[in-house]
Amino acid sequence: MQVALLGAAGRMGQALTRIIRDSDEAELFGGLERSDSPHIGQDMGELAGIGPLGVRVEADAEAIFAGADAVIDFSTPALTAPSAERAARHGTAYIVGTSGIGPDDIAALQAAGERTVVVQGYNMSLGVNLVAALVRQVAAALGPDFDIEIVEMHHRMKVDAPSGTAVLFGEAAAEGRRVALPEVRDSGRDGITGKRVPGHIGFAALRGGNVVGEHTVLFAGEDERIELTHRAGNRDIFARGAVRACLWASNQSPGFYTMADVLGLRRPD
Ligand SMILES: NC(=O)C1=CN([C@@H]2O[C@H](COP(=O)(O)OP(=O)(O)OC[C@H]3O[C@@H](n4cnc5c(N)ncnc54)[C@H](OP(=O)(O)O)[C@@H]3O)[C@@H](O)[C@H]2O)C=CC1
Ligand SMILES: O=C(O)C1=N[C@H](C(=O)O)C[C@H](O)C1
Repeated sequence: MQVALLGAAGRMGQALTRIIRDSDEAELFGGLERSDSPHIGQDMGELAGIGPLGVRVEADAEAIFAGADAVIDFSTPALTAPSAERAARHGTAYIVGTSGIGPDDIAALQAAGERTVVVQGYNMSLGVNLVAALVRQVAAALGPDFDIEIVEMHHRMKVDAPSGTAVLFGEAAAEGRRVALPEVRDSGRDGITGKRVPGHIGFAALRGGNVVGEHTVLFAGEDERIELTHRAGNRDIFARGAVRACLWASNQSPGFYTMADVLGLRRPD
């Protein structure tokens, strides 16, 4: 399967280049960066520190979507909607891991899912998606007497907050409680905030050093507290999950899917 990368020169682009080089089933087709990027024309293997692969970074998104079987996107929310439209037009599978996307981007992904296979995952690791299933279950079992707070820490270069994974966990907790996250979300408390609103789900984002990604969901009750934590040690866990999603996508009908579908964790309705 021919796989191309959006954000090819980034941290995830480089991790993916290494993982795809080692894959028996996926082959690197190409990589996209902005037209003014200093990486245009560079060999993707050299960029990723594994020696030349004969595949270069380019700026022609149409050529990437026309030629690849699947495109993996870890770049910027600005690319999500236009890439979804391109994927739909070319019938290319589109695997998107970018965080910080909004409701309009999700709508564009769902629309593209009518014509091609789209997989969206705020976190492509098996561990995080398992924890999300546990969060849903614990939130449903405990009820509103337990306050839910989500704390995440990432490296100093991360540009969005709270992380996509924190939002995924918030959505899982809200689903467990049968409420809509936007109605109960408390992000970034500061100043005289007043008392905690019962039933709200709080988010706190820490940034520093080279932390790959750490998330804890706390359920705080009277005299007891449950904490579910995931710590990522390396970006390879996300890259392997994204490649798994590409291979899974090649056997699916058009649709909008998440990593829970890929990993067989989809909750029965
Ligand atoms: N779902 C998951 O499992 C994971 C998701 N992520 C998410 O993936 C995204 C990328 O993370 P990371 O690799 O660390 O970030 P980086 O900043 O290292 O990489 C992003 C790359 O995308 C490039 N880019 C930005 N805009 C464009 C554009 N318009 N066209 C082409 N390329 C563009 C950037 O170039 P430039 O530097 O020139 O802007 C950069 O090379 C983030 O949203 C992050 O949260 C990260 C890890 C795991
Ligand atoms: O930006 C990152 O690095 C990460 N982003 C994703 C997120 O926002 O949840 C996934 C992972 O935590 C790393």
